[in-house]
Amino acid sequence: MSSDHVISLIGFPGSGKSTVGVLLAKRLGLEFIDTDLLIQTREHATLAEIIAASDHHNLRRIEEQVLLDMPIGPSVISTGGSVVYSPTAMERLKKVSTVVYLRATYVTVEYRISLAPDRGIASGADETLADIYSERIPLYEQYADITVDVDNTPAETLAGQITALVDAQ
Ligand SMILES: Nc1ncnc2c1ncn2[C@@H]1O[C@H](COP(=O)(O)OP(=O)(O)OP(=O)(O)O)[C@@H](O)[C@H]1O
Ligand SMILES: O=C(O)C1=C[C@@H](O)[C@@H](O)[C@H](O)C1
Ligand SMILES: [Mg+2]
Repeated sequence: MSSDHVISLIGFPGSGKSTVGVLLAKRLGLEFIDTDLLIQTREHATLAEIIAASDHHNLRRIEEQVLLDMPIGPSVISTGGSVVYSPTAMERLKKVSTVVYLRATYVTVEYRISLAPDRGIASGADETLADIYSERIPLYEQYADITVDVDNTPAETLAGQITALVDAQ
């Protein structure tokens, strides 16, 4: 049976927002939205191309605009890892959705990102992955309504855990 939930997934790149999001949407009979794909469609370019052609600040601006402009109905929304840099985008998500933080250890995201190093992270070239991780963790924590630990748990199991936690709210 479909539900009328609105669930936003936030977390570090590689935490599984897109992978878990689509399974969660399927399980709950909800629309699935990946804001990274909305950005790419709107800009007619991949995220990596957008960063290469301008800079990460521009990608963050585009991401914010997409988050503010998109219609939001019952759905699972997988965000980009950098969405937490926009207080206005996060304010909107907090207002209309349950924000679920997929919490991954540094070791997990470092490994998963190494499998697809060209996916594009919206941060300065002089920042290490460890710097970016330390900078962002407090932001994900700040905005989370629900936190789920994702290390060593299959995506399908996580979708089940999130369903139970959202239903219990
Ligand atoms: N629970 C999981 N267990 C094992 N591997 C996973 C799990 N969730 C995701 N992955 C794998 O980790 C990688 C990153 O997943 P995914 O693209 O969903 O992350 P993301 O949070 O959407 O990242 P981004 O912010 O870059 O869009 C993929 O290779 C995916 O198959
Ligand atoms: O966390 C990040 O900085 C990003 C993650 C990706 O999902 C994309 O949103 C983009 O490449 C930036
Ligand atoms: Mg994703």
